Parts: sequence; C-alpha cells; structure tokens
Amino acid sequence: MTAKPADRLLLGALRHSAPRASAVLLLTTGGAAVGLALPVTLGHTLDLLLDGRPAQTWLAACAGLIALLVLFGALDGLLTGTTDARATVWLRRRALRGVLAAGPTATERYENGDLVARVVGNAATAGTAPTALAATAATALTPIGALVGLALLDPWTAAAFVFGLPLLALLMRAFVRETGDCVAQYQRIQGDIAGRLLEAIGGARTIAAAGSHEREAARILTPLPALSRQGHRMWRVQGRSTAQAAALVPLLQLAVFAVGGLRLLTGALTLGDLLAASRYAVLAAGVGTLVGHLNGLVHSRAAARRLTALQDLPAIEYGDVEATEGRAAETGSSAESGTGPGAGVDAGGEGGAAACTGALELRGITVRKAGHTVLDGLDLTVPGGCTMAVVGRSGTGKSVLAAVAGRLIEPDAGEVLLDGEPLRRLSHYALRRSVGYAFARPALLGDTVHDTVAYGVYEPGPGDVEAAAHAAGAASFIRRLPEGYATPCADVPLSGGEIQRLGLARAFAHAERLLILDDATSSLDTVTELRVGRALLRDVRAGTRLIIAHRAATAARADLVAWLDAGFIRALAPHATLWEDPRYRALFGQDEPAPPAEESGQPPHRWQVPVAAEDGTAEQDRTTARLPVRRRPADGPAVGKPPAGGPGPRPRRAIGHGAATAQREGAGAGAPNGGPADAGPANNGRSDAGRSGAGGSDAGGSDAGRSGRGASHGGSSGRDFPGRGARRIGGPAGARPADARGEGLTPVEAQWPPSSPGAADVPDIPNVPDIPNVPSWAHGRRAPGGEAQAPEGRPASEGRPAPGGWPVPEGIPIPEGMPVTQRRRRALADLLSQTEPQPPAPAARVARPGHRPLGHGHRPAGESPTPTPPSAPTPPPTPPSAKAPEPDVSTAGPKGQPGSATSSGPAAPGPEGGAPAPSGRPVAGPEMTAARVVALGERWAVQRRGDQ
Ligand SMILES: Nc1ncnc2c1ncn2[C@@H]1O[C@H](COP(=O)(O)OP(=O)(O)OP(=O)(O)O)[C@@H](O)[C@H]1O
Repeated sequence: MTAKPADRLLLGALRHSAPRASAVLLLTTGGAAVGLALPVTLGHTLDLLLDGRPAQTWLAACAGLIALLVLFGALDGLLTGTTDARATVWLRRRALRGVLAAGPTATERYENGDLVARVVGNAATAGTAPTALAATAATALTPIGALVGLALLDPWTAAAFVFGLPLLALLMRAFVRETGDCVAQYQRIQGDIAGRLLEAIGGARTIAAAGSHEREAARILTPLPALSRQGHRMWRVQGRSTAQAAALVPLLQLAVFAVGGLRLLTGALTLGDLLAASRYAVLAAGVGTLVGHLNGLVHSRAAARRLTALQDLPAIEYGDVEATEGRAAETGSSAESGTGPGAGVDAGGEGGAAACTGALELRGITVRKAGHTVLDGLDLTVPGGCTMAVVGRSGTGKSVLAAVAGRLIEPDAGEVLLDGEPLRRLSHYALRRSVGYAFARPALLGDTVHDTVAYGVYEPGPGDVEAAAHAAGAASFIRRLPEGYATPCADVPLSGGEIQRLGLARAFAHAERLLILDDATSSLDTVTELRVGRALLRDVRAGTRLIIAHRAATAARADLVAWLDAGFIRALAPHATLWEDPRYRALFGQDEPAPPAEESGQPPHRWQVPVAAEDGTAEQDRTTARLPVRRRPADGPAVGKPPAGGPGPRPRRAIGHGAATAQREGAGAGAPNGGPADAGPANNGRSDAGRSGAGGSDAGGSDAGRSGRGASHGGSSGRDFPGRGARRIGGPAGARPADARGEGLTPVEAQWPPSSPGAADVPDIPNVPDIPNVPSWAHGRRAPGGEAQAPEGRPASEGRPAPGGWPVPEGIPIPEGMPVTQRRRRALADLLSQTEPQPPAPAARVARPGHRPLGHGHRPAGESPTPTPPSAPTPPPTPPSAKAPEPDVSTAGPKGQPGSATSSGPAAPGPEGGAPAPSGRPVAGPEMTAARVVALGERWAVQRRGDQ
C-alpha cells in the first residue's frame, strides 16, 4: 500500500483536531522561540555583568524567559494528551465504521485479534500524529532559528555549522527509512499475537478440556521471536542514529566554537557572543529532540496505513428504496407499540402481508471463498409465506447461502430479490427491517435482556419484545432472572441454549418479511426446539422463513426443503418426498452416506419449484401462488403438485398478548368440488403422487386426508397461516373475510398441519414454561400432534388413574392386579420399547390390508379415530392438561373431532432423523428417548411420593 492514503488519513485527523493542534503548535513554537531567545539574553547579561554595568533588567528577562519555557512545556504536555485522545477517537470511529460496514467480510479478511489491535492499538498510535507533527514543526524551527541566530551573531560561525549539515541530513534520512520499515513489521506481528490471543480466549473451554494451555501459550507467543527481532532492529536503528548524531553534533559544535574563538581573538565577538554562539550550535544540532518527534511520526504513519486498510474494506452499499414506507402507507395500520422510526408499520398484519409476502428469489448466485466456488450459479425461489429448510452436508454452503439471502455478504455473481425488488436497491433501514437473522451463536448486544431482544434498526415495544421472547421459548427463563427483562446481560451467565433463544427472540421481534435462521436452534433441547419450531410457523409474523436445518424434524416441519450439494440445489421438494431418497436420508444419519453430487455421478439438479400464478403467468403473489408445482427431472425426486384445495386453515393463536384464538371453518380449504384431496405437499405422509412421480395429479393419491391432520376433505377446523389475520408479534388481530372462508389461501398456507410426515409425527408438546419437559401423559393422552384427550370420554385433565393412584399412559397394557410399583416399571419398560428408534417401515405398509385413505370423507361414527394396529404403541405423551395446551385443532377430524389425526401414510421420518414412523402410529422421537423416559419416570415417582 502506498503511503498516500495513510497520509490523507493523518491529514484528516489533523484537520479534525486543528484548533488543538494549532494551540500545540503555538505552544511548541513559543517554547522554541523562548529557547532561541534565551542564549542571546544570557550572553548579553553575562557581558553586562562582566563589564560591571547594571544588569537587573536583563537578569529579570532571563528569569522571565525561563519561566515561560516551563509554562509552555506544561501547557504543551496537557494539550498534547487531550489532542491525541480526540484524534484517536476520530480515527477509531472511522476504522470501526469501515469494519462494521463491511460486515462478515472484515472478519473473513482479518483475524479478529488483528482487527482489535488495529482499531485499538494502531488507532492510538496514529492519533498522536497531529501533535507529533506540530511538535516536529516546532522542533524543526529550533535548529533553523538557531542557525539564523548564529548567522546574525557572526556569519563565519554559521558557515562552519552549515558545512556539517549534509552529513546530518543523511543521518536523518537513513533513520526515517529504516525505522519506518521495522515499525511496520513490529505492528504487524503485534496484531498477529493479538489475534492468537483473542482466539485462545474465545476457546478457553476447549483449551481447558484439552489440557493444552501450555501448548496454547506457546502457540500464542510463537511470533514473539519475530517481534523481538523487529524490536531489536528498531533499537539498533535508533541507537545507531543517536550514536552517529552524538558523534556528529559535538563535531559541529566544536567547529562553531573554534571559529567563534578565532573571531573572539580578532575582536569580532565578545565573550557573551561566544557563549551565545556555542549555545546556538547546540540548538541547531538538536537532532536528539527532532529524532524523537520524527520517530513518533514514523510510528503514526505506519499505524495509519494499517487503519486505512480497514477503511478500504468493501462496504455494503444500499439503495434508496424504502419498502417499509410504502407498506406503512399501504397498510395504514400501526404497531401496537414501539418507539423506533418504524413504529407504526405493521409487517405482518393485514394488507401489508398481501403486498409484501417475503417472496425470495436467488438468481444465478455464485460465491467464491478463498479461491473455492461455494455456490455456483444457484437459482432458488422461495414463495412468499413459505417455510423452506435448507439442508446439506456440512460445508456445502448453507451458511453462505443464508448470508447471501439477507445480503450479509454480496455474491460474486447473481442477484437476490425480495418481493421482486433487488435487495441491493433497498435502503439500509428497509433491508434490515425486512430481513431478520438468528444465528447459532448470537451476540447479546443489549445492556439488558429487553435491550438484547429489542436490538435492531428500530426498537419494538415491550409487548412485542415479550411476545417474541415467548415465541422463542425464552419467556420462562427470563421470568426467573432477578430483574426479568430489565436484568443486565452482564449479570447473568446464560447457557448456550438461552443465548440462542434470545437471539431467536431478537429475530422474531424484528423480521418483517423474511426470517433467516442459520442453525439458530442447534443448542436447544429437542422439546424447546419443537416448541420454537411450531411458534415459528404459527406465531411469528415474518412472511417467509429460510431455515438452515440439520434435524430431520425441522426439515419435516418446513413446506419445502432445498437440498444443497456442491454449490447447487440438488433437489427441492417437501421433506416427505425427499425422504424416499436414501441419499437424502443419509444426510440425517440414515442409511448410507450421501455422496456429493459430483461423486455420485449424478448431475446435481439445478431446478427449482416454479411458482405458477393461477393465470399461468410466472408472476405470483401470496394469494395466488400454488406451491409446489411438480416437476420431476429425469433423475430426481418428484416435487408435489399443489392440491387443488387444501386442508382448512389453522386456528389462530396469538402469542404474548393473549389475543383471541380463533377457530375457523375451513370450508373452502379442503379439496373443492368434493374431489379427493390431492397428494400435494399437504400430504402428511408420503404422497402417493410423490411416489408415482406422476406430477401430483389427483389420481396420484389422496393421502392428504390420510394424514388426518386437518387435511380431511371437506375442510376442517384449522389454523391460520403466519402473516395473515391472526395477531402475531406486532400485528393486529383479525382475519380477512377471505381467510374466514378458507379462500384465497395458497396451498402453502393451506398446508397446515405441515405437509411433511416427520412434522406430523413429532409429538405435540405444548408450552409448560415453568416445569419444562414434564409430559402430561400421566393425566391424559394426546393424539399425535393433537389435543390432549382422556380415554373413555373423560376430560383430558382427568387422566387414567391406575389402581394405585399413579396415572399411567394410555395404551400401555397393565395387567390387573399388578402391584403399583411393578406397574410403573412395566409401564416404563413398555414405553421404552416403543420409543426406541424403529426400523424404516417397508413401503408395503402403505398398502397394508384394511388401509383406508382418510381423505375421502368422514369417519364412520363409532370408528376409532386412530386406526391403531394391535401392536401399536401409545401415542406420545402429553403435558398435564392443567398447564394446558391450547386445543390443537389441526388434529381434529371432521367437524373438529379431536383425535382423528393418524398417520396412515407410509413410513415417515421421525424427528432428529429418527426412524420413519410406521403407519398409524405416532413416532416417539429422541425427545422421548429411553434415558429421558427413565428420568421422567423417576421424576414423577418423586413428585408422586411428595404428593402422597
Ligand atoms: N470466509 C471464508 N473464507 C474461506 N472459505 C469460506 C469462508 N466462508 C465459508 N467458506 C467455505 O465455504 C464452504 C461453505 O461454508 P458454510 O459455512 O456455508 O457451510 P455450511 O454448509 O453452512 O456448513 P455447516 O453445516 O457445517 O455449518 C466451506 O467449505 C467453507 O470452508
């Protein structure tokens, strides 16, 4: 890097602190002038005293000059400190702005510690430049003034001094050149050490666990010898320069003294003049002081070079499209509360959602990192309101894709559009308000818990913050904090999962149109992850969700899964469809490992689900999109065609505000015209259409109804879809008439319950905030994903008391007369055997004898809502109904009958990549693993003993 940008930066700092720097210059110049005046005054006073003439005035003048010298020095010291500080702050701000504006690029290019060293240490060094410059100028005045003084006293003495000046100039030049180089090296190595140190501090636990602190200390200090070499080199250069100056300066002084002596003999100079001439000679050769100031300037320039590198980081530039303004005007609604500039804009409420659904489009995205192509011309369309999971092997570029999708980084090629608007055209405010991110390791950047959740381009109101925390599963632990939401983050050590939940809450509270979760639930326990996943789909207002998923359950809950491999979208389909591919299952630890596309010999599918408008145009909006349209490549899995109709809308559930839970009739959301429900993505099992790959025609199957989760033909009570009607975070309650009729719903919307079997098979675990993970199957059982219900028509809260008073789960055979303790053991043993992973169900299970698709009509009266095979286990447990879950009418059968939810489809993936669920049998995923069940059993036993 040339020195020019660094010099420009230093000049900027000088201009910023110009008044103070000028004062320093005046003081140092004044000090230099006093210093120059002192010798001649002293000489004249000496002559007067030697001649016996009155010298009081001159003596007083000498005293005054000396006092001034001291005063100027003191003021100079004081002003120099504050001026340096101001200049440092100015430089630091600019550097920091450059780093933060560049986003992740800064940390990709420089080590964290190096960045810190630059912003902290180098900025402080460069900040001394203005005063060093002023001091150098003033110091340079002294030799010049001394030379002028010499010339005025006697030209011959001045000539003797000038004779030795070229040598002095050469000495200075060599000093500056060599010092500059070794100072730059020294600062670079300091940054390297700081980087290693920061890395080690961040990894303190790993180091402790590995017992490698000695080795780590050695690693941090590896560059120390190099630093030492540069330090010694610096000292050598300075020492040599000083020594050379020390040899040269006395020679110059000697020359001046010799010529002055001769002039004294000839009577041209008095004794006082000779004293003054010798003093001027010393001042004129004041190399020592000048070297010191020059040294400071050299350090400042080297540091400024390192700072300009930060300023030159490519900053993300923003456009001027204020999307939210338009939406605010359009919606005319106002957020319930909020103080930020965006308060009053309802993102997820009425109207706005219709205008901006969060449709995301990635066109030809190419990203290269370190010479390696991570994403290669990737095309992906995420329809507005869709929840898309992105899965793929580690290192395939999921995080890079997530970063590009919300413009955290710029792609090397391609464009990202949100609701048809290129992201780069959105203003900074509009972009960051529209897109929310949650990460695996979020930073808690607020002072208090409330501030941390509210942290963003605008500040949501307390109600929204609490609602977001509730949705993120953080409300329960926040309540337990000493000061609740007002608790300073620094005062409470939070676990990884708690930090992650605050990060999720932050994203939930802000994202308006697009919510991107990059592995943001990885630290959550399975039950919390499940709750958050559900809240995410039901309660969070962001229109579209892009979720980097590693768990099969997460993928199963999404409307669509994008399978990323080797920089391409290898396949795009509902989880259920993809699950048929063993290579897809292998991503979740099932079957054989998935070979990368290039190794499998199979070209990656570069295809996407086209979102066709009803009129057949490529344009789509939330109300007309049909997702997904099946398109089966020659070698790829089929993608489900949307059903002609869909299951009924979901019941409303508002979060945090106690807003109404509305149960609506989904009359229009079932398969219209009385036709069979299509096996589109709404299919809760594997769609027949998916198996046939026939393009999802009605003939492809009617498994949608088989899912039994609100997909029954003819409509059922359902839940609403995020972004519509129901009151969510910051959004008003109320439903559009179209919603109430079940019309105008996209298939994506109508796909609640989630279209994938894995999601349906995840046991529904409602919020039990204060006693997390306590299931309620001691009190009643719950249909899979459905409302807790007690057997034999008893209220759910009643449970199934065992003879000994200890309630046992339904479905577990307990011989009569068995002692209570034995019953408990037996119950647990039975449950254990049921909750162990099951082998994948054979496809034949789909067509098992007696199977009756449920999508074609109502269940005959009296028929068991759950066609459980004789060996079928108990449905997964349900938390105590006292804490009770809201009725999950998505599982309601026709006319809202509870318990019609039964996966009669083929084997489906369980949560956590667990085994596919046999038909008609809910999967107990790892959240009900053997160990957990035992632990819970013990806990209940203890509780029970306490009760008794
Ligand atoms: N700043 C960077 N510099 C160099 N390479 C990078 C950078 N960021 C990402 N990569 C590379 O890009 C590839 C994709 O990284 P990415 O983090 O997106 O993977 P991922 O699919 O999210 O992985 P995981 O599931 O393990 O989180 C990796 O090979 C990674 O090494």
